[in-house]
Parts: sequence; structure tokens; C-alpha cells
Amino acid sequence: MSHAKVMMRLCGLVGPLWGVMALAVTAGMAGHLAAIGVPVAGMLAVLAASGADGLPAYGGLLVVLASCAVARGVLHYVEQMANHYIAFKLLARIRHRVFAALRRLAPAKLAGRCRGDLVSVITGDIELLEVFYAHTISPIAIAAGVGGVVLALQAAIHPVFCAMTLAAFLAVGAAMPLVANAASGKGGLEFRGRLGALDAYLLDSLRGLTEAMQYGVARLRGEEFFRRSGELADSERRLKARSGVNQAVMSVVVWVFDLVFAVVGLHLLYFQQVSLASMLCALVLLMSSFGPVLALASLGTGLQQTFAAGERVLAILDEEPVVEPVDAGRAPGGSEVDVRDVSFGYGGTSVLRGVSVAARPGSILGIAGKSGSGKSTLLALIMRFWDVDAGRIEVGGVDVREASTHALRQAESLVEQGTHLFNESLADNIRIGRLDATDEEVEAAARAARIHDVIVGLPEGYDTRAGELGDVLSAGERQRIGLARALLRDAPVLLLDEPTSNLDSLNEAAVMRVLADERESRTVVLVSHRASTLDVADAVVTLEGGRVSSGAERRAPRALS
Ligand SMILES: Nc1ncnc2c1ncn2[C@@H]1O[C@H](COP(=O)(O)OP(=O)(O)OP(=O)(O)O)[C@@H](O)[C@H]1O
Repeated sequence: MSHAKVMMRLCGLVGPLWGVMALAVTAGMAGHLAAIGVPVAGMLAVLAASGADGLPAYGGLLVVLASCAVARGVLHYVEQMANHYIAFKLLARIRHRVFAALRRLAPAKLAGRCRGDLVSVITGDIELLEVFYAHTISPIAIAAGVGGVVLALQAAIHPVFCAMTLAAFLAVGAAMPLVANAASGKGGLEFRGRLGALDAYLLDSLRGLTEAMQYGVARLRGEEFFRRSGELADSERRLKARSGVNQAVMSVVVWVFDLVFAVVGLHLLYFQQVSLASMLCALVLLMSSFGPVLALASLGTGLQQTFAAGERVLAILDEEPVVEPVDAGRAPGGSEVDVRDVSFGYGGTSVLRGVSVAARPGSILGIAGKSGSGKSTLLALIMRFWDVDAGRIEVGGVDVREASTHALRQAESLVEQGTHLFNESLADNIRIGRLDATDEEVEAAARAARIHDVIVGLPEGYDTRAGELGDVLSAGERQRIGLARALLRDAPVLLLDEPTSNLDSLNEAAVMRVLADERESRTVVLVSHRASTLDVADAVVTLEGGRVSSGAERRAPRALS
């Protein structure tokens, strides 16, 4: 995306805050003009005090000087306050939009994406946009406004002064930032990208710390981390070095313009084209009016990073979801699940080919098959995390592509192989299934999932925090918390992906008994490798090579005692 486009898009996000932006710009312009008024009034006061003709009384000029100084302070405060108000309101708006986009993209588009990089976008990149909203948009408008007034004043003194001031402003405020920007190349983008990659590497390493230590690769990963941070530091050093050179060149250019202006002014004075007061007035005007254009110039290399951050944030906002949510669709009219002649592949790699299975209300459909045969994929398609390539899936008589996404999510509950626990209390982790559930309902679900006794055995019981990634519990306990969540939700369709893979046979049998009871009021689709788990199913289909290799066999489920 070009910088101009990024800038337009970021400006577009200002939306309802344009009024405050106008206040910031107006206060900024008035403040800078007041700042210019201080040395000009001071210089004229000195001339008036020394007896120069045609000037107001120096007492009056001193009053103007004092007023400008006070106004400068007040106006600067108003400008900063308005700018930061906009910036922080906007950052909140942008965060909301990014989270909404992530909800739209999840889970299909986020599968396989670096979480650390996402964290870096959500925190660092959005934070950096503050520079754009508080220190970029209004400085550009202020420089244009103040520049216009100064040029008009210079034109009133002498057209040559006006032309020289224009040349100085264009060189410092436009040409130099553009050159600096071009010289930085993709440095800003490279830096933000490296920062995101480093965050991702660190998060990955922390998550896999036990494995890394066990296999003796912790040191290697540590060295790789330092190598990458070294590269990041180099990128930053290059950016800062460019920025330093720009600042130095800029100061030299400003002094050259001041010097040339003074020489030309003296020349015009010598040939009596201007009075001494006018010449000094024009010179002080020029020297004191570089502030706003210098603010623009200093944006040069820093802006690279801001644009890079903006581009990464906009890329998330622009990303199209794999599955378009349906707002005004029908709600599933029951709990039967009908998978008809479904084919599906991930980006061209075929996983399911012409699969047809049906699960009726009040029954458990078991799905067996080797690892990688597409069992979890089938559940993901029933959840409509992805859309089928061919065929159709109906839940409660409604094609999932036409069903309201919200209603579909309400109708289905999925317990995945790995249950994610948030670092909150165990009660809150279960309550995710239904946020308005009472403590009694949470406890009932935990009892049904055979995890209640484990929880009350912990020192803080249901108030125990699950730890990061749920690490205070074993895999089997996490799995049962996931099941408790799903039972609490009480959705008509219950999809279970290896719900007993981490359970011992005692707990497996207990959980199976719960499922046998649960079947009465809903449809259950149960994926498992274990024959003992699938014993509870009313029918079992086996997936092999992307196809159903053995059809749904009706059979009497094993009596569970
Ligand atoms: N998000 C994804 N992107 C690309 N390929 C995927 C994705 N998810 C799964 N796959 C691939 O699709 C195939 C089927 O995966 P799936 O998880 O459905 O198998 P499974 O039968 O549930 O396996 P297991 O019993 O090991 O859980 C595998 O080859 C897997 O690598």
C-alpha cells in the first residue's frame, strides 16, 4: 500500500472526531502565530525604544509580546489536549475494530498465524498510530495554515522575501521529508516486521520451554533469540542513524536559508528597497516561523514506522474471512445433522471426498478413522468454521451456509481435542459455556463432567485460577473442564473431538455414562480413536482416505453400568 493510501485510510478512521481535530488545528495555528509574535514584537519594541520612526509605542509592543507569550502557552495546551484526546479515542476505536476483525477471521484465518505477531500488531503497532493522529495530521494542517499567514506577511513587506520564504518552506517542509522518506526505503516496515517476528519467536519459545529444556535446545533457542534481537537492534540503529543525519542536514539547510535571507535583506536595505524595521521584521519572521515546517520535516523517518504500523493494522482490517458470517439467516429448526456428499480440502489439498453421514436427534453418531483422515475437519465443517467445497451440511434442516451464524453457534457446542483454559478461575472457565449460569449450574455441569471432585480438592476450589494455558490442571482435567463447559451450554448439537483421549478407563466410563444420558435431549457426534469410547455410539462411521469406508451401522449401544 502506498504511503498516501495508508494516510488516507488512517484519516478515514478519524470519523466522528473531525470536530476535535479542527479544534486541535485551529489552536495549533493560533499558538504558532502567537509564538512568532513574541520575537517579532520584541524586536519591534527594541527598535521603538531606540527611537526608530513609524513604529507603535514600545509599551504597547511589550503588551503584545506578553499577550502572545501567554496565548502561546494556553493554545499549545489546548492543541496537545485535543490531539491526545483524538489519538487515544481513536486507538480505542481501532482496537475495537481489530478485535471485531479477529472475531470475523477466527478460527480459519487465524489457524497457523503467529500469535506473537498478532500481539505485536494489537499492542505495539496500534500504539504507534498515536504518533500519526497526535503528531502527524495536525502538524501538516498547522504548517500549511501558519505558512500561508507568514507568506502573506512577507509578501506585504517585499515580494522577494515572500519568494525566499516560500522556497525555504518547500525545501524544509516538503522536499526534505520526501527525500528522507525515500532514503529510508522499507526500513520502517522491516523494523516493525522484525519486531513482530521476535515477539512471535519469544512466545513460541516460552510455550515450548519444557520441550526445549528436555531436548536440550533451550540454549540454541536462546542464542537464536539474541541473534534476532541483534538484527532488530541493527534495523533500529539504521533508522535512528538516518533520522540523525536528517536532523543535522535540516538544521544546516535552515541556517543556510536564514543566512541567504539576511544577505538579500541587507542588499535590499542598502538599495533602500525596504526600511531597517521591515528588513528585521521579515528576517525575524522567517527565523521564528520554521517551527511548524520543522515539525513536518522531523516526521520523515519516524513516519516510516508509523506507516508500517498502519499498514499492518489495516491489513488485518482488510483481511477477508474464509467464511462470511450470516446475520439475517434462519435458525436451525432442530438438532439433526445431515452431511450430504461433502468434499473439502485445505487450499487445494483434498481431505474429504463425497462424505455423507447423518446424526439423528436422541442418538450418538460415532466417527472413527486413522489420524489425519479428516474427522476433526468434518466437525469444523459442521460448525461452519470452513465452507464445504461441494455438497451440503444441514443442521436442524437448514444449510449451515444459510443459517444465522449466531443461531448456529448457539445450536452447536464443540469440545475440541485440546481445551484452552483462560487464566481465570475454574468457575469462570466453565461459565464460558453460558455466561448467566448460576454457581449451582456450574457445579452441576462440573459434576456431570466428573471434574467437580478434583476442583473441590484444590485449596481454592472453584476460585482456583487455571494458570497460563491452564497449566495447573492435567490434560485429562482440562479435557473434563471443556466437557463441563459444553454440558453447561446445553446446545441441541454436541460435537466431541476425542473427549476421552486423556482420561483413564474409570473416568472414561464415567464420562461415557454422562454422554449416554445427554443423548436423550440432543444430537451427539463423537469423534474418537478408542473403540471403548465409541461403544456408547448408536452408529459408527469410519473415515478412510477422505471417504466413508464403512457406513453407519445401527447397533445396540453397549450397556453402560
Ligand atoms: N487448518 C488446516 N490447514 C491445512 N491443513 C489442515 C488444517 N487442519 C487440518 N489439516 C490437514 O487435514 C488433514 C485432516 O486433519 P484432521 O485434523 O481433520 O484429521 P483427524 O482425522 O482429526 O486427525 P487426528 O485423529 O490426528 O486428530 C490432515 O492431513 C491435516 O494435516
